[in-house]
Amino acid sequence: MPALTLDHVSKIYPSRSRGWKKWFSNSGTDHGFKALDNVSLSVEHGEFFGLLGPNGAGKTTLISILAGLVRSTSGKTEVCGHNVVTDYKQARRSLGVVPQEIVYDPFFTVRETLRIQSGYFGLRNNDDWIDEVLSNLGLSDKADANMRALSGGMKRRVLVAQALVHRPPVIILDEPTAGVDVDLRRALWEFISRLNKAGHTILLTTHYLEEAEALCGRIAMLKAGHIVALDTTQALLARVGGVDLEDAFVRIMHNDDALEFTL
Ligand SMILES: Nc1ncnc2c1ncn2[C@@H]1O[C@H](COP(=O)(O)OP(=O)(O)OP(=O)(O)O)[C@@H](O)[C@H]1O
Repeated sequence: MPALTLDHVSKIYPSRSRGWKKWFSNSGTDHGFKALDNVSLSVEHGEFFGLLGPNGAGKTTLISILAGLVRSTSGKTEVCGHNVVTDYKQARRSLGVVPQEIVYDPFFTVRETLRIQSGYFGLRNNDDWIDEVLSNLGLSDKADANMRALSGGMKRRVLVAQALVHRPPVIILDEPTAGVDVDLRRALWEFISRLNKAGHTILLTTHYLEEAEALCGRIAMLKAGHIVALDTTQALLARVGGVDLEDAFVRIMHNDDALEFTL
């Protein structure tokens, strides 16, 4: 049973005032905006998997469906064999999500934030693990600092810690290094790589393609809600003559037919 499964998943957001890319039927009826179109994908346990695509491609939508925050319009989604709709609790338990946006409660300290997060999963007295996570993320000396007193990069580290408090087998990181300095970026990747080596499945979205090239064993590229490439990083690189992933990405996104990026 794969760690993550999407089986013919589509998502149509109800349209508001958006003037473009609305989905109209033959009768001209406005059916909303199709953010994901018939996406099928599975990620095996222990993989370090990259989900790439330009702004608006549907990456966050896909992650939100996996996390149970957005419901797909059609198709089936599972986390470690648990259906994200019918078996939501187990699916959610199997997943740690590091969101793109920094959201936090300014009234709590770092440790309190992590204890509260543990409580959502029914966990108590897990301070040993919290200390280990804090130490690995270079946050030990900030454990009793108030969240609002942290720098942006440190808040981002806390988001990572929050995703890990319940020791999920699958970790999803939605652009975790946006606006993060070089030191933290390195520390973060070292830690995430260690978690991956310890058996955690990682799904990463990033716009830093050199990061994806260095870390991900397999990559899916999304464009306007469609998967336009799905292969090992090595195979994707080989298709552009071993040049870097950025080159492969640009050529795939600009639909260079000569390269025949068939799935
Ligand atoms: N709640 C919503 N209602 C309507 N449209 C939405 C909603 N959320 C996302 N969309 C649209 O769906 C498309 C996909 O958005 P999504 O956030 O999934 O893209 P993304 O690949 O994560 O982009 P980015 O790299 O900029 O984070 C976009 O066109 C976006 O405007």
